[in-house]
Amino acid sequence: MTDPVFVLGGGAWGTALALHASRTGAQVYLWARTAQTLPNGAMPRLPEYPLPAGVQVCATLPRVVPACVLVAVPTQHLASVLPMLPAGVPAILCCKGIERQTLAFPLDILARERRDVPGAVLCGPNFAREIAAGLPAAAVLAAPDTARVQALSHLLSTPLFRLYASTDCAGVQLGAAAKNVIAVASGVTIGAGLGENARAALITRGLAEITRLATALGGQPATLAGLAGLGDLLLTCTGASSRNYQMGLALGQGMSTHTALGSLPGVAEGVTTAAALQALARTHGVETPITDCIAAFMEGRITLAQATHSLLSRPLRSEV
Ligand SMILES: NC(=O)C1=CN([C@@H]2O[C@H](COP(=O)(O)OP(=O)(O)OC[C@H]3O[C@@H](n4cnc5c(N)ncnc54)[C@H](OP(=O)(O)O)[C@@H]3O)[C@@H](O)[C@H]2O)C=CC1
Ligand SMILES: O=C(CO)COP(=O)(O)O
Repeated sequence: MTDPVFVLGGGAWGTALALHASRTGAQVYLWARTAQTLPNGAMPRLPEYPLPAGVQVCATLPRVVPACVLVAVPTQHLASVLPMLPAGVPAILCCKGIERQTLAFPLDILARERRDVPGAVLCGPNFAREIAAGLPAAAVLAAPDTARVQALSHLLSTPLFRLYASTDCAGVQLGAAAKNVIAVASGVTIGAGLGENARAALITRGLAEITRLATALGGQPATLAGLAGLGDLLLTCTGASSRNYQMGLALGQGMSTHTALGSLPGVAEGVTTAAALQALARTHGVETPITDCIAAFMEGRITLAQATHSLLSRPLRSEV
């Protein structure tokens, strides 16, 4: 890529995406609110990956027009960085969550704050450390406009990071947000010693729950069987380095939500997304028993035994 790329957010994902973008040949400007690197030239959240010369960390973005801007801050803070986006330049939103106060998904937040910026979202099974290391991976790039999403996927794909195009923004964003909630539940299951069978059942019924809600929001079921749905759900529910899974593991072992949050190495979007997802499901009249249980459990409204009983004592019915 000949034009530069901006990345907003100096956390694990912003750092990994900056390293990835530099592999396309682009000069990358990585904006972080505390634009400091460690003595070896690495970012604090991924200290084992020193940044190459093609990635410049900055507190203020340079006055150049980039090919695109990758935005990788937690969803609850997305709106606060959007004023920095250059008008007319595509912004690829890389966060996975729902704004708590408004129940808005990332593309809705962008449309609300910056009508002059075309948007896309990047979601899929992608642990930051593996992308930073240049290990093979795939993801989905979604935007309402086919030409835009195809152009961006060609711009940002490399031989090791393959981007599939999609126009199902509702399905992709819902899958990406909801898998974090199910991942917390998966961690709880293992942390509490409920077993691998229980976890497999939870992942499967979690996918059914996500697909029901996504469909009600206008998403396509096939999207939820894809990288942003099943792919990311599997990774986050079983990968030990997932912050959402680790959050659940600590809760399942008896830690309080407050203490568990403080012990994490970064954001666990599932914690704020659970209540937002529940509210969204109620608005659309969709049943989300796992989300309801994990939201109530994290808020201390029910015990683990009550949550387990509530899920297992639902009326018996057909699977499909
Ligand atoms: N890590 C991963 O593997 C992946 C993460 N994601 C998603 O990317 C998003 C970001 O996650 P990740 O980078 O891992 O999170 P981290 O916890 O590693 O980092 C969050 C970053 O956001 C910054 N930040 C927090 N609040 C603000 C704010 N108000 N303004 C500007 N910057 C802010 C933090 O700055 P400071 O350091 O100064 O606190 C930090 O650099 C999440 O939605 C996550 O779900 C998606 C795919 C993979
Ligand atoms: O989204 C991710 C992997 O695709 C990262 O998961 P965690 O935020 O749970 O670490």
